[in-house]
Amino acid sequence: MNPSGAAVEFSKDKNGIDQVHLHNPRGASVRVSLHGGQVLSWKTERGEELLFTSSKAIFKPPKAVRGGIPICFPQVGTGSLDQNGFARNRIWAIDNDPPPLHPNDSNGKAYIDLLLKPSDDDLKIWPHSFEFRLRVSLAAEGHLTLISRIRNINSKPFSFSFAFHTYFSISDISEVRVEGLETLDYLDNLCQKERFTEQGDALTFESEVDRAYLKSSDVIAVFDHEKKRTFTVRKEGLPDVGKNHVLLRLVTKQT
Ligand SMILES: O=P(O)(O)OC[C@H]1O[C@H](O)[C@H](O)[C@@H](O)[C@@H]1O
Repeated sequence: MNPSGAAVEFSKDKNGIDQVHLHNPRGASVRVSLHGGQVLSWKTERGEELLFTSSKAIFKPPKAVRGGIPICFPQVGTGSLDQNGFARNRIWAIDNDPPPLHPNDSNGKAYIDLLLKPSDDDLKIWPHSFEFRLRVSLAAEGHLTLISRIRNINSKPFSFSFAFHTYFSISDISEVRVEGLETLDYLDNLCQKERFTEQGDALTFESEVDRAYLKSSDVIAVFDHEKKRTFTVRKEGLPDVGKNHVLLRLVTKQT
């Protein structure tokens, strides 16, 4: 426990995979698995779970865990690699000596730094030497922040796409409204990525939705009327937002 009362603990899941528990002084908590560097639980100080995990989730590589906050990298959606890339299927390492971040990203927070480097097999399917660093932190107020840093460790340029594919826990999809996407263009994955413009005041869900919104603002709100809960999602650094994934950096607040 550090002087602010934030604590970091380590354990193994039932398959022997390391996981990290972050606790803040008020009793909120976060659990991160080294399988995928994936946040699997985020609880309020009252013990309410804010992230969804499927009852059918498989918690063993090479399967990706369906729930929490999967990290899609180096590809989001379909492409030359398996859907949503391989980072979510790999075992990450704890990064004991990460390059420094701004003091605001550490002070008063419980946090852990993780690192993914490509294996020889990864380099065969995606021949680019990278280091992917992830900082997961839980603030005193219960906010969850994920910061990603992707470094090219040789001189050959590469491009990639990346997303936090967050599964929020909600009551019922018919009770949910999303604000902050109005008037934006989006690519509709249910229509071969055709481009459309959002017309409505706020997004509600009457049937399946699978979209990537382009050039979004940095704040989006997800209202759950039945649970009387609002998730505020903030991002910095990359332009686009998926129906439920946010790129590069995510700060989510439960109010
Ligand atoms: O089933 P997964 O590989 O975890 O993918 C989960 C989702 O990823 C992206 O959001 C795709 O646009 C969706 O079509 C897909 O359902």
